[in-house]
Amino acid sequence: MEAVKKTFKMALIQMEVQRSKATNVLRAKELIQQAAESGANVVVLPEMFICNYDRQSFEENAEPILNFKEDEKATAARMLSDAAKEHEIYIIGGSIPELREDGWVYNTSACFDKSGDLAAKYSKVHLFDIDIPGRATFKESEFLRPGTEFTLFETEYCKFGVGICYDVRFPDFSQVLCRDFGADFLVFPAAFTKPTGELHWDILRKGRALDNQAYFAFCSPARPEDETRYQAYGYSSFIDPWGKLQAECETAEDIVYQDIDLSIVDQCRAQIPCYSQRRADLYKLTCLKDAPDSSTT
Ligand SMILES: NC(=O)CCC(=O)C(=O)O
Repeated sequence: MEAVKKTFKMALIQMEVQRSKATNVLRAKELIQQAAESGANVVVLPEMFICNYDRQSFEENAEPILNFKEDEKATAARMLSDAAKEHEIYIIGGSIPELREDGWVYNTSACFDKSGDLAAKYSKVHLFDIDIPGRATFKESEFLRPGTEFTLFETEYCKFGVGICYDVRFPDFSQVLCRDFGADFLVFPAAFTKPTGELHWDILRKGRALDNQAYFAFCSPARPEDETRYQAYGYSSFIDPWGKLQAECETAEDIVYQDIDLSIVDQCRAQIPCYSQRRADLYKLTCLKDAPDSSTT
């Protein structure tokens, strides 16, 4: 699909995620409606917005995505599809634990077009395996399988390159999305931990925008006041192609809106022409995959 409209309104829903999937699906539906009624054309949800951020919750709440219309477990995907169709908006559905036929759970973002069709699906390729003793220890690879594909979500406004949370720490991944596959907007549903968010959230969001001269958005869950619950960092935000913070939430549940003007991407790339000044005779980034075709497999 060719990008024809260069301006649109986007909303990042920084939702407070509860333990119950049914409660979260209902709340997401209400917040999507609120964003659509406020004029958003593209709405984004946070990483793993349907359940608590832990192994047991992922396994108990996982649902299939590809056959969401038929499978009764697919309540989150069906809600996203119905909401996109009802409000005639694009939805980048944060992520949900996706149960695939191989029996494994993937951390997957399902993206729906204005007709409610599943237009793109991305599974997190870099799983969050870190160990900062006493502060943040995770080993997602013990219970999730990584994706193996790049994903573009093409709309009439722009080409969104989709990543999830920890993927942001791998600059080559974002560069491939932008430079090889033509993304002009990087969208990352994310649920950073509080300690690592304090260290790196601001640097990473500005870094990825700046090194690709592209728009960048992080969409986080809210941080619950109950400290026994997963303490997501918050601060869902938009960064423009110059690396400038345009708008952000704080830590509570909220929706942040931004009018996006895609001509700023062209302007920025023309005025500081890093794209054409690369020394391809000296170095290059090698991508081992074909361009994504927006297929959902
Ligand atoms: N859900 C995640 O991938 C968390 C990533 C994170 O907190 C980080 O510091 O990176």
